[in-house]
Amino acid sequence: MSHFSYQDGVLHAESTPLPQIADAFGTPTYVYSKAALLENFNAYANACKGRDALVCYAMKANSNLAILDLLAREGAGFDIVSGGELLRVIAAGGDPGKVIFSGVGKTVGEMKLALEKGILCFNVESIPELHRLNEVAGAMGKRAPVSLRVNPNVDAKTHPYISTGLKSNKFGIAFDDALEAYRTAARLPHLAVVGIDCHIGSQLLDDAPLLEALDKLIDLIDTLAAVGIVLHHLDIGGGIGINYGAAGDDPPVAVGEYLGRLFARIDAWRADKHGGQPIKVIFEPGRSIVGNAGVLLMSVEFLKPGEEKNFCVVDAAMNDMMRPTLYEAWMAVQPVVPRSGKPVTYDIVGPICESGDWLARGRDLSLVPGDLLAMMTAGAYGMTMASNYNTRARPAEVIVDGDQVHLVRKRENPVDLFELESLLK
Ligand SMILES: Cc1ncc(COP(=O)(O)O)c(C=O)c1O
Ligand SMILES: N[C@@H](CCCC[NH3+])C(=O)O
Repeated sequence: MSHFSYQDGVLHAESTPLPQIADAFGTPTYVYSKAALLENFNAYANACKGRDALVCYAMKANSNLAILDLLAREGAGFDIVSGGELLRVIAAGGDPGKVIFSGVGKTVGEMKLALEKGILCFNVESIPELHRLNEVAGAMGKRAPVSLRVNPNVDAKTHPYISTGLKSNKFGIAFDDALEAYRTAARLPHLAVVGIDCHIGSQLLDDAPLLEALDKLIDLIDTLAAVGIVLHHLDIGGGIGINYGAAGDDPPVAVGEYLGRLFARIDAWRADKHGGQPIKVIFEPGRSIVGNAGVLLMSVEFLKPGEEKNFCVVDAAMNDMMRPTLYEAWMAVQPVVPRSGKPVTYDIVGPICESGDWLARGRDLSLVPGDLLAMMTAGAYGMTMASNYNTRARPAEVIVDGDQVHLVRKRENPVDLFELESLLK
């Protein structure tokens, strides 16, 4: 169910009217629903009940400390891609022992930090990374827990920029090279081989490619077991898509159903080949936890009729929400208080000096300057991908809990944006 709905003609987050948030905190502001966050996480947690499974929230989707704290309290682990993200987990009270570290370019400093903090596992993406991690762990007198991210060469059928499981992508170790890579890892004295991992892409609307990748991983685990490399966990990555509401979009796979199909396959395999011995299963969902839990609230500054197009200039821009311009992603934009006048077709654009600064195109809306708009389903890859281009201060973030509104990130102050800079002496 959506936690953003019209009540008496006004768009609400839970039971809070969005105009109240605009009055209190200004615009643009990211507004998240606590109930939606919990509901989305619990779709995973409930499907994993009674099993040896861990949901490691991919915090690149939204790394606000309050959201991390909320999910950590529900039992979430975290999938990180930088030392900075690990520091966020710790600042939010998350358990480093439930952290997995993905990414193709982990630095020595990041490896040291992660080893010091005692993370669950490094998802290693290349042979040179194995050697670097072995050296760093050796110098610290530690053994690094390692899972190899295998690239199964499966077409995730998503946007090319967010497809990660093909040979042409930079991610992971090629499926055909994986056995040799595991042999190398097993020989290195300061590594402990514990698992296998893949992540084939994001915004997947069909679970067939994920199940195909799972079958390939299962085969590889058996091949490894036959040469004496026994793995303790299987990480199938994230990637389940969400409904952005575009006309003609397929509905995304339901989380509970996908996990059910996946566990059924895993259980049948373990019963058949491993005497029923279970294997720990890890998931790395991002978008499906936070995406529909957030909206970007913005105000109309000017309406600019044109010969070819009519522009609606708003106070949010591509720096606040990059998805439309980066992926030509379609994001729904709704009036907070709909008007009855005749609609006009607008391109909704921001004030940035780029023609690519658009948030939505060809939308029929009845508007006057000062109206509030909400970009829906904006909780994932919104604020985390925001930049300060044009010295624009990034938005405030609030979490709504019923009729309570909590400011969880203040709006930036433009002056702070150049605080780290200095003039030539
Ligand atoms: C390694 C890894 N894990 C998990 C995710 C989360 O993906 P999603 O937000 O599509 O669930 C990503 C992003 O695609 C990723 O790169
Ligand atoms: N940033 C992307 C998803 C990237 C997934 C990260 N591997 C999006 O907004 O759709």
